[in-house]
Amino acid sequence: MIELEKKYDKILVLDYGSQYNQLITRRIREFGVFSELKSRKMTIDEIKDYVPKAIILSGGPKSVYADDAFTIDPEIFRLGIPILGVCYGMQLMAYVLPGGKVLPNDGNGEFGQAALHFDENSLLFANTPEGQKVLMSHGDSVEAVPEGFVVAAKTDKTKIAAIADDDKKLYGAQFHAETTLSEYGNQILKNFVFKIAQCQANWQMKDFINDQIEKIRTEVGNKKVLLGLSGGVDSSVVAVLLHKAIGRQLTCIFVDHGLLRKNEAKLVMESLAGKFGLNIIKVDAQKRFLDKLEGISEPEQKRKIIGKEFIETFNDEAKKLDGIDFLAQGTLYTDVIESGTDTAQTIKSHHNVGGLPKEMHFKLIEPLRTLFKDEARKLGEEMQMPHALVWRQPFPGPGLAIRILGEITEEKLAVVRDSDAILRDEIAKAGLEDSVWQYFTILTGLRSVGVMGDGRTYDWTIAIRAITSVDGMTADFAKLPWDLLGKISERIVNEVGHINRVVYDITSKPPATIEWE
Ligand SMILES: Nc1ncnc2c1ncn2[C@@H]1O[C@H](COP(=O)(O)OP(=O)(O)OP(=O)(O)O)[C@@H](O)[C@H]1O
Ligand SMILES: O=c1[nH]c(=O)c2[nH+]cn([C@@H]3O[C@H](COP(=O)(O)O)[C@@H](O)[C@H]3O)c2[nH]1
Ligand SMILES: NC(=O)CC[C@H](N)C(=O)O
Ligand SMILES: [Mg+2]
Repeated sequence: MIELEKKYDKILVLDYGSQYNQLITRRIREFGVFSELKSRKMTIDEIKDYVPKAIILSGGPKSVYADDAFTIDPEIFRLGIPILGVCYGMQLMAYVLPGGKVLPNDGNGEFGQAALHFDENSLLFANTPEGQKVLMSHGDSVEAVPEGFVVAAKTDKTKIAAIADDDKKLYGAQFHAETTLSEYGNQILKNFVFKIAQCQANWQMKDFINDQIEKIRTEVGNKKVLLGLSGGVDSSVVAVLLHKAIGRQLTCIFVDHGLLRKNEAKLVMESLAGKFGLNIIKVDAQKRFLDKLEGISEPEQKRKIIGKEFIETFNDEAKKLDGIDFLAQGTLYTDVIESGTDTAQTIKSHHNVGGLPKEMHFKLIEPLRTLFKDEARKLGEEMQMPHALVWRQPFPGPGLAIRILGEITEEKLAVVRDSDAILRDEIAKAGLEDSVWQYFTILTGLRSVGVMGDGRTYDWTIAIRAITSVDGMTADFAKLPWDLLGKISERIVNEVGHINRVVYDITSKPPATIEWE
């Protein structure tokens, strides 16, 4: 086991609640060094057992001197392991080490990009230019460095923007190097990882696969696993991974909840049944989902009902199969963070995380839970899955239910389904399937006046949403050609009943989200 633990270098990121903390781990994984986010509650012994080559303390919303602040055992700074504190992490270092001091900025915070002036001998800033822009987002500042530290950088507003103790390899940065708004953030992280912590780039996605396989085998033993398989990227990747790990102990369940796109059920079964050695059961659950959703219009309530119904459906299937202890899902980090954590706010309850009922008979297996969408795709490619499956546009578990604003009816479902099919057809004909990340139509619930065949209409409005993104965390609206939008609008109004107006959604995420509910 020890051998396994040590076979590649690992950077441990301790979670103090920043929105960006998982971005730190993925940047480092991109350098070819393994990195994971773990609870700030890890004990010193647990940290030692983990054998990290370096530790990063993340940012966070609290103030280190507040009564409810998240603390740290100062022993961590005596382990001889290189440590980088980011924002809250740096403040924590200054707060608990002798001589350091942290104070509020007295209403004069520093939020946004700032020019950084650094000490040219500092290893942290090697190969980066003087005056580079970094992302600042803090209402507190370090006012005195702890004993043994020097000030390594400043901005016009912040006299202590980075601290360093080269002998002990302890560093702090007030700015967020992990975001793209810090121009040379990647280089600064690389300096810490390679120059300071002396890591080797000896980790690859295939190590992730092998480790997950081993982890799954140990956890599952000779028990059986049910996987919720949607035909989407994430659950398909998990299916192949699980099949490699436990073979015939895996059964996949594909639920047709009546909220799928046109022909989707048929296409999913054709593309996956019997492929990759998978055993797939299709469950027709249209009635139970639609009955439960009847009369419900509040988005979070819809999501919770769908999450619960999924689990009930899995439960019923498990009973028939006998001896199923585990439920696997293709949950990604985006689903987790948007559903809310003990530090992050709930944006929307993804059916597979925040929508899960409190009581469940299953133990969950979610191997992609720490990854972003583009990383799940890399995994799929690494396992030689077909290009079209790996690069398929995402389709949310609650399906068309969150694309009909308000109450769901069979008639409205037919409208979104038909308009979505037209949009997909036209995007495919224009050869844009690979360049637009996700695209769909929404039945807005708005009615407006039109004139068709010289007669007055008072009918519904369809919105088109098409976005570009990398990981679904942020997105921009796709700049689709006007001609194409015109063609789609014309076809929707002509071919779909009760639509007399089509609009294009031109908001990015943030401030909007990708789906409308
Ligand atoms: N129709 C379905 N039947 C069974 N399980 C489902 C279904 N829809 C979603 N799930 C489960 O919920 C998880 C989350 O759904 P999500 O849409 O985020 O992922 P996906 O469908 O696997 O991939 P993609 O994001 O490409 O659509 C899935 O990975 C799968 O485990
Ligand atoms: O399986 C899912 N269950 C859900 O409940 C859910 N809600 C949103 N999505 C998908 O997640 C990505 C980000 O969407 P939002 O910007 O709308 O939050 C987009 O790709 C959305 O389609 C979901 N997927
Ligand atoms: N982004 C952060 O980590 C902020 C730390 C602390 N809450 C501050 O405002 O200074
Ligand atoms: Mg999906």
